[in-house]
Amino acid sequence: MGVTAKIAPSMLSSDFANLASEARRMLTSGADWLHMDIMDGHFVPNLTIGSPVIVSLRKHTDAYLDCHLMVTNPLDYVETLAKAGASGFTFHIEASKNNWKELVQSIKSRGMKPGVALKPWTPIEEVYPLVEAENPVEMVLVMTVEPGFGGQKFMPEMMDKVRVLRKKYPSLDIEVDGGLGPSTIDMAASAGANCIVAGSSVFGAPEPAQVISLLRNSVEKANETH
Ligand SMILES: O=C(CO)[C@H](O)[C@H](O)COP(=O)(O)O
Ligand SMILES: [Fe+2]
Repeated sequence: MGVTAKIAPSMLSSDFANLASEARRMLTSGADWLHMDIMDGHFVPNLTIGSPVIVSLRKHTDAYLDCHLMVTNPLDYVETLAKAGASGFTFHIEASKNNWKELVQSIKSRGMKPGVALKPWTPIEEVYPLVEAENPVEMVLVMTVEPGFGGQKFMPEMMDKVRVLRKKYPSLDIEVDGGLGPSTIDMAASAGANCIVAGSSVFGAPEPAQVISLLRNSVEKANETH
């Protein structure tokens, strides 16, 4: 499998009052990306952060900011997030059924990496046209919890989606998000996920570096057999 492991602590579980130092702590613990959960209180029943926070964090780090947009109108966020310094822009298919082509074009033209996310009960077939488009998304995020909150229980039944995607697209970045940690990573890694978001399991650990390393080892070991 020609993909590399990316471990992305979800900053939703960090101390937002100390975001810069929390980001540094994750990066020195071995994180590849920082996962930023942007929620609008409408697409999901929770409200988190937006572009001003990305602007502030960008002043403190060059890290890849993996932005997960849980918003009703993702197109409205492209320009401000690009200017703010976002690296990846992952929108939900449920919020972009009629304008994903325009959205992907807009994200790419502003130098960000486009990704598409899907909620647990959205069929995987809905993202195929986006991966196979002339101007394709570069990552698929398979939600393994209902989006909106950290600290929920991993849904193993979502691994069928990951397996199908990996078989169909051997070099695609496949991200999983929700309930990932030492007790669930092997299921996700063996199904074929290579980008791993983990919030509560990393921030709640006495030694985040150990959890990040465990997550990476599981993905790398599974990669050898894919
Ligand atoms: O997108 C999300 C929630 O909608 C978060 O990224 C996710 O929940 C991470 O937190 P945890 O690892 O604690 O489940
Ligand atoms: Fe997320």
